[in-house]
Amino acid sequence: MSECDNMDSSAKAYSKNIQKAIKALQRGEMILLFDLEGREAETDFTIAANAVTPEDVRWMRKDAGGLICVALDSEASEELGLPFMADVMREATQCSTALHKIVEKGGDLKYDSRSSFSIWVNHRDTRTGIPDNDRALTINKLGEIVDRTLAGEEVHFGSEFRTPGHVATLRAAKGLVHERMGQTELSIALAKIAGITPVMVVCEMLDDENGRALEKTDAKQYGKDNDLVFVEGEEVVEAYDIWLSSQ
Ligand SMILES: CC(=O)[C@@H](O)COP(=O)(O)O
Ligand SMILES: [Mg+2]
Ligand SMILES: [Mg+2]
Repeated sequence: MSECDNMDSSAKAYSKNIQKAIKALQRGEMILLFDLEGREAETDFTIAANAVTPEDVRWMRKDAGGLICVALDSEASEELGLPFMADVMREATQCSTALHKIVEKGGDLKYDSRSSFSIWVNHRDTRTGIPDNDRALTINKLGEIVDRTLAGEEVHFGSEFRTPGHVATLRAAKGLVHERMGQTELSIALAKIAGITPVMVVCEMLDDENGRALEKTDAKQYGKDNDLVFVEGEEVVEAYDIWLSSQ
């Protein structure tokens, strides 16, 4: 019996590739997640925040090379009071005109209507915040506090985390992949389908030769060479709609 055979009946409606990606995420393993041609056209290392180890942080910074970010679903972000960074900066322009010219505004991004960045944090138990073990701790604690929040516990984000810090948080759109098709929303959609905590780590793959985003073909080859599932945004949206209709 293949691994995919023991998924529940609704899950069997997913493509084999999505089923493999879901199983990998449920096992706490890394997958590769491409957004969309015509958007960023980037492939991100993607893994559940609760599963991240210092070795995964090292792997992302050495083999992916992009920004190690933590995507949180909209409901949890709201509960924790995580703002969009662009909103924070806009408010800050009330007392600093200099920021007025810097803060992101409509049309600034060539690939989307807005970024998904929230605040950059460190867990208070970290020392400097950047070593692999510090970032893994901050990432794990972000998963943990969301678990507690979604379980109905009253939590105080500021008593456990401080900003600024070395882990960028990303706030998923309320409408998830029907509103925005970044790795922020795509990774959270995969978490919901997989039934795991909707807190996901994403890190872009960069090309060591030219410093640009790694070509999709090269990212796919890396996946083959390292036995990692490679999924694309369009197949995630298709699976998410199947999942949503079964809720
Ligand atoms: C890690 C990223 O790519 C960052 O831009 C957030 O992802 P996205 O904008 O694709 O949701
Ligand atoms: Mg990006
Ligand atoms: Mg992205």
